[in-house]
Formats: sequence, C-alpha cells, structure tokens
Amino acid sequence: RLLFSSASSSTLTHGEDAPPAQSDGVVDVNPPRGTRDFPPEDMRLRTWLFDQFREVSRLMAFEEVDFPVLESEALFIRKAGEEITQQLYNFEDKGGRRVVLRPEITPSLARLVIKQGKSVSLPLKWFTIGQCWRYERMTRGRRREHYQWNMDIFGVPKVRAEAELLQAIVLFFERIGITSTDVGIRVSSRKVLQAVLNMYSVPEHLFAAVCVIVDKLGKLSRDEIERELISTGLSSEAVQGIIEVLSLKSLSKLEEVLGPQDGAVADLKKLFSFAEQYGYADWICFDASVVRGLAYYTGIVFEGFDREGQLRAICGGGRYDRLLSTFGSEDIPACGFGFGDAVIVELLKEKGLLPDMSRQIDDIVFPLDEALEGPASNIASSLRKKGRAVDLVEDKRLKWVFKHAERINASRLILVGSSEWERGMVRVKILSTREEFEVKAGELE
Ligand SMILES: CC(=O)Nc1cnc2ccccc2c1
Repeated sequence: RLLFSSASSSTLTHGEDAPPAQSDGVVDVNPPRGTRDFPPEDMRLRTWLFDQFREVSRLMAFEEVDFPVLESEALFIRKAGEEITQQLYNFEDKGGRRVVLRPEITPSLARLVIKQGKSVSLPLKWFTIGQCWRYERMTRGRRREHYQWNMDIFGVPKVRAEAELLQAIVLFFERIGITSTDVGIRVSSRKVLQAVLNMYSVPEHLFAAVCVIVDKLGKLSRDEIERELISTGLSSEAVQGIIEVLSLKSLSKLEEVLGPQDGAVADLKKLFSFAEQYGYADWICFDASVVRGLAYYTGIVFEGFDREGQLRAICGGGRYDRLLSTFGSEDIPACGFGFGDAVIVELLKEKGLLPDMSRQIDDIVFPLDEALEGPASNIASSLRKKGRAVDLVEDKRLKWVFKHAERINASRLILVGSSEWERGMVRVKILSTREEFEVKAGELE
C-alpha cells in the first residue's frame, strides 16, 4: 500500500494549498506550505547562484559568517509597523522561550558583532547566504522562505562603505551577464526625509514609522499613504512636503530644496563621485522616493530594480548607524544589503541568461559482466583518487549505459570486458569524438 501520496495536482506550484496528510496515515509528500524542495536540477542552479555570491564576496575581501536560522524573538520586536515584523514565523519552544525563524539577517550580524565586542578590530566586512522566513496569511500564495545573500560593513562611518557595497552588487550583475540597460540601482538617503520632517518639526520618534509608510509609495495609492501619515500624527502640510520632496529625481533639485551644506546632499554627491571612479556610474541613479521598508536605516539607502519595471526589487540595503544601541550596546556605524534568491532568477529567465544546468561527469565505469564487478570497483576507485568524477554503473544493458552517458554528459565510457581484462586492459570510449581504444588498467588517468 502506498505510504506516500502526492495527492495534490502534479502542477503544484509554490504556495498552492496541498491537502493536509490524509487521515489514514498517508504522508503528504509536498513540503510545508510556502516552502520549496530543491531537486538536483534546481539545486544546481541554486549552487551556481550562490557560487557567484561567494566569488563576489571574495573579490571584495569579505569574510563569511553564519548564524542559526532560529533566533530569539526579542531580536526582531520593533514598533515601526514593518511588514517583516508583522509576519514573524514565531513560536514558543518546549522551554517556554519565545523564538523565531529569522525574517532577515542583519539583527543576527549585529548580535554577533556585539558578542565579539573588543575582540574584533574594525572595520569588519562580513557576508553570509542564509534562509529567511515569514509567516504569511493563507490568502497570499507567496513563499514563506527564501535565501538571501547579505554583505555588511561595520565601523566605516563614511560613504566609502556604501560605495563598496554598490560595487559588490554591480560586480555580481556583470558576472551573470546583466547590464546597466537591464537593471539600475536607485539611491537616496533617509536624511532627505529627516530634513523634511525637521522642517515641519515632526518629533524624532515618528521617523521610523514614517519611513515604513513612505516605503509603500508605488505599492499603495497616494491617498492611502497620506491617510496613514496623517494617522501617524503628521500635519497635512508635512504630508504634502514629504510627498513633494520624495518625488525629486535630480540631486541638483534636492540641493535647491535642502541647501548645499545639507548632510544628505553631501553624502550623495560624494557617493556619485565615487561611482565615477569605480566605473559603475551608469548603474546608479538618484531617486528620492527610495526609503526601503526596514525601520533601522539612517542614511544612504538603495535598491536594485529591473528597468522594465516588471519585477519587485532585486536587492536592497542601506546604512544603519543606530541599530546596535537598540540592543543596548554602543553604536557602531554599519551598512549592508540583502539580495534574495527569487527575483534574480525570474530576471535571468526573462533575459534568457539562465546558465546551462545539465550534469557533467568525467567517467562512467561499466563491468560487462558480473565477474568483473570487482575490477570495475578497483578502476573507479583509482580514478576517483586521481580526482575524476566517476559514475560506477552495473546491472544495466549496454544500450542503457550509452543513453545514460549522454544524459549525464560523461566525457569517457570505460568498459571492463573479460577478453580485455585477461590482457590487463580496459576499453575506453571518448564520447565527444567517439574514438575508442584499449588502455592498460593501471595506466588509466
Ligand atoms: C520573492 C520571494 O520569495 N520573497 C520572499 C520570500 N520569503 C521571505 C521570507 C522572509 C523575508 C522575506 C521573504 C521574501
């Protein structure tokens, strides 16, 4: 009797409801709602993507770090109304502790920097690739997990850090064949919003909540945004002033409004001049509407977007100079970005840039009859010790083996037959040129 059932329709896509396990003990073979399996072909694509993340991190001289996916809930309790903190995948563990599957990586980074305290010398440049979780209501069939590449710099107060992070993002895009005509990076600073709020003497403690609301510009209607801002306690003049300044797309216009000695203007001008020197100026553009939806950003913020405007943000980040003090520690200037594994794959598909994901094996070793299974093991073993990827096949018809060799793109087929073996030889077939010859078994490499 079937122990498993894949009862749901074979065309199940991420997030569609799979029926719960049937009552007669038959397990549902689909992964939990909103999560995905990675069968070999999907895993090869993911490994390729993560290898690009790692290579760029190496080029930028970042060190890899890692953290538990499980974190204390306290690390993510924030009152600014962010979507990410309203969808915590949280629960109480058997010890009565409030824990979460982390929704983002930055607070864990901050926790480790604090824990390492005096024993680390600044600046720190750390990266990680980690799974993040959210608990979405049943209605929105969105995924509940994704993987994020995070790059963060601690201890660099000047915009050099943001310039470095932007280079990392551009290096990544260029490595995978994306150009600045496909994608751009919108850059702004939260100090723009701060300046406007000061003009209307909006109290400091409303800053984060206002940023979270304004980040929804483009997703919610303008009236909805205005309503939410008013209900936060802003005057309608302040609301109009905010919306007006945030629609600016030129740095010189911003300078007219905020004045040449304004902090945001100075930072952004410096960053754009760095961009020229790094050679990625045509990738970035000033756009005052960029605020990003995380409460803790305090300065420059940026997000990668597809210029056709079909997709959600590809990546995003910014400066967060005050996060550590929210955990009771001395502040250390910091900035970083997160780069999810989902939108980028959609973009690559659209641009026809998905890499070839077929398998590649060096050698197939195949004993032509049972008596030669021993020698075949010996040959496979010595080839593997020489670094060859070997697929040892048996109990198959030769016709199947040839088909298999094609399917896994083997370079060579090594046939162990009794007549050759009696002479200490094996038959080698080079699959690309179809040439075939005998080799002394001991001289195979
Ligand atoms: C496109 C996509 O999968 N987004 C996604 C999926 N899962 C998440 C989980 C936590 C935080 C953000 C997430 C974002």
